[in-house]
Amino acid sequence: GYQTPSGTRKWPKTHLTYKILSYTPDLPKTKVDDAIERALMVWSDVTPLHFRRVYERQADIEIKFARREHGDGYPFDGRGGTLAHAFEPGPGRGGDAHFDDDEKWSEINQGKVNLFLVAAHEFGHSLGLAHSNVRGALMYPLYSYQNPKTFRLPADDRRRIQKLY
Ligand SMILES: CNC(=O)[C@@H](NC(=O)[C@H](CC(C)C)CN(O)C=O)C(C)(C)C
Ligand SMILES: [Ca+2]
Ligand SMILES: [Zn+2]
Ligand SMILES: [Zn+2]
Repeated sequence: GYQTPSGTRKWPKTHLTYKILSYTPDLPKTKVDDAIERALMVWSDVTPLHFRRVYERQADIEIKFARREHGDGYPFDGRGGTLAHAFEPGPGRGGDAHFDDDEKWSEINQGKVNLFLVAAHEFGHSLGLAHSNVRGALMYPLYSYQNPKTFRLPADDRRRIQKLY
């Protein structure tokens, strides 16, 4: 099945582009745009990386919401289970992040899945990070809700992304 990134590939450049290909019906588009932008900032705040949104051309990081089989051979599994996945740095689908649209995506709500937190985790993979075994790390393989307003990048994640870039 889908292999989470090994954490050895990185982008050979610091200016990266991203493109939002599709949206979820669960949130206003502006809230999705904002959550994605803030999730990228989690990483650009602590590295020399810069993210620029593009609308027409192909981007390094292409973002979409999709259900079940969606063209990459790693189908999603309905509500619950896997929430999203992302590909490690590289051409084509490298860096891309896909979100399972059978989840109930939300902003500030315990019972649903917080898009900002999940996107921040996925973009860690998009940049080349593998999972962390530190409970509480953003790159820990299990989702756990926390108030996104008070989110701060845990030390383990910061250390590892700064080691990479
Ligand atoms: C609630 N469901 C979970 O906690 C599931 N975990 C995820 O969906 C990971 C993403 C979270 C950590 C945002 C998948 N992943 O690693 C993507 O890069 C399972 C642990 C059930 C697989
Ligand atoms: Ca799912
Ligand atoms: Zn996919
Ligand atoms: Zn992951």
